[in-house]
Amino acid sequence: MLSWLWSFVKPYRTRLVIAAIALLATTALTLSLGQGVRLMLDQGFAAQSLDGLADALLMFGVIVVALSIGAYFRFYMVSWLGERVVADIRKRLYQHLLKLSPSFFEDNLSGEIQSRITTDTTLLQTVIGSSFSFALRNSLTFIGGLGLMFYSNVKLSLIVLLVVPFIVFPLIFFGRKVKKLSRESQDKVASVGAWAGESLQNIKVVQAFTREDLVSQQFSVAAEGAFSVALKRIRQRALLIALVMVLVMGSIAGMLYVGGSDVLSGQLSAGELGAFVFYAIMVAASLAAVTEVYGEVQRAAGAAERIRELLDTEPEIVSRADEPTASQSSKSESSDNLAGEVVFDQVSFSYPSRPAQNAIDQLSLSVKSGERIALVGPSGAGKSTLFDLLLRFRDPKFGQISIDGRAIDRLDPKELRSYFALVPQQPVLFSTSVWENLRYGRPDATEAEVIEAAKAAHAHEFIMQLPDGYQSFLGEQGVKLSGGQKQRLAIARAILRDPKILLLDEATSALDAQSEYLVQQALDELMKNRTTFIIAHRLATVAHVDRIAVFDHGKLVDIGTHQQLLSSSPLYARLAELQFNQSVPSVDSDQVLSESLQDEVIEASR
Ligand SMILES: Nc1ncnc2c1ncn2[C@@H]1O[C@H](COP(=O)(O)OP(=O)(O)OP(=O)(O)O)[C@@H](O)[C@H]1O
Repeated sequence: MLSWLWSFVKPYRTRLVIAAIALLATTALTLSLGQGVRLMLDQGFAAQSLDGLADALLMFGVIVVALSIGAYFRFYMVSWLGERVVADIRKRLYQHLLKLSPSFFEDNLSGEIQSRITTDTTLLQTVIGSSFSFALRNSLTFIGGLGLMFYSNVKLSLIVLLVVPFIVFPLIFFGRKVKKLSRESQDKVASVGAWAGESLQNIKVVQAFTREDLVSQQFSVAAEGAFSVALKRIRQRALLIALVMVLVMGSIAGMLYVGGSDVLSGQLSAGELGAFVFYAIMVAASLAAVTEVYGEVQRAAGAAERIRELLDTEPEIVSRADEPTASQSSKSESSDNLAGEVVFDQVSFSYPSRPAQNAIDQLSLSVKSGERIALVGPSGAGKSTLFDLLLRFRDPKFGQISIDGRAIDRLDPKELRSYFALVPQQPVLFSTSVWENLRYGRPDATEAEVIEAAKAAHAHEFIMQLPDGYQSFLGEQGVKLSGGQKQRLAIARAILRDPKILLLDEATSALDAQSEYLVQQALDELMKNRTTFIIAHRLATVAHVDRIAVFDHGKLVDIGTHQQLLSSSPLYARLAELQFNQSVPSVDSDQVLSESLQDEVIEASR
């Protein structure tokens, strides 16, 4: 764990050295105050000399000034290091998360991941930026103080030291327990956060189904769970602190008795005993301080473990470009030269949570450059999964997908994705202006290009009516848009990206008939000379494409033009009949609608 943390601290070695020097200097100065105490007692009080007292106090003052200068540097440097290292860890963590495949985020609640970026790193910051230096300073004081104690009086030192084993062993024992409990309590706290996040994000559904009481009760259970684990940890720590206190104070009392007797019998000067008591108090206080932060350091170790776990998660999707290839060139190609020919060769895929069921089953399909191909079929047939495979959010279990003859798993995922523009079913807008949202796919687009794209997507008009036009703020805290407006922005974003391959997932489903007609025209223009995959439930929107691929239960069951399929594909004909209400020769029109067919009608007319 320490070597892991060291890798983050290493770049700031110089500051660490300055902090260490300041730390050593302040510790030495603090301990030398003991000599001030001795001088004050022996040369001032015992010698009854005012000059002696003044000299001793002057020395005391000089030490204190030097000490405060050292403390300034120590505090500044150490806090700086804490903040700096945590900012670096946060950045590294976030960069790493961005590389992980979407399936990771399906398996892990986003609230829990967020808690690692915020809560766990904050804990680390407290430890690196204060507790660690505090513990180190106190450990040095302990060691230095102990040395000086022995130097000034061996007999009294041994009395004090008698209690040390009684402190150290419980410290180690409790420390382990505290570490385990804090990890448990942090896990609980993270899941409480995740719980709250999910319900609050979907507050409309919670309220519409009037489930507030249930959600609130479930949250209470989670919060109480976190509390009871925290309580166990606190009990352990409280016990530890009390134990140490009793032992330390007891040994000081014993030492004072023996030392006081020596002073009374003249074996020891009052100053020597004073200095010894000063060191003993320093030693005891520093030991107590170390035990107090030890628990905190253990908590941070738990946090660091959680962060490290996340950083060690390997992205599932990696480029295999460096592996030797049989026939394909893995040479990087600019997307300008890309033709956009896509071939699926015996591709099968199943989701890890359902390994037995192939979401895509032995798919072989060749899509020519510039071809428009529609993917239709009942809900759950595997259409969206196909998009995920194309964009390499997931990798096929068997078979291969290639673009212009190059297997996509041999491309850098970033390069591969740069060939595509996706218009998703649920358009996503970020908390920024319309400008930035449209430029998302092409940050260097000029103003004129953005406006042109917005016009082509029939979005310009409504954008101009927003409070601040293109400057209007969208997303979470911004202007709310209708489903159709969001969809037009998503289309404008895709137009601006100017991709080689276009993926439209129900891109016009939220538009009214008038806008759909206009946007369809814009899309027709956009689709020219681009390979386009269109997922559509409403067959009317894809009747004119080059080919329609009909999917059912992950299998490609039929392929052809609308007219061809009407006569050759029973499934397509059935869907068409339901939607266009036209009589289809190959289907028995008296056929009673089965229950599953009724489901399809509902899905198909979504
Ligand atoms: N993340 C996932 N984990 C497990 N199974 C999944 C996951 N996503 C989809 N599936 C399953 O894979 C199958 C194909 O789903 P997919 O979303 O590709 O269908 P679709 O044809 O796009 O459906 P729709 O038209 O309703 O969007 C379905 O049986 C679905 O339940």
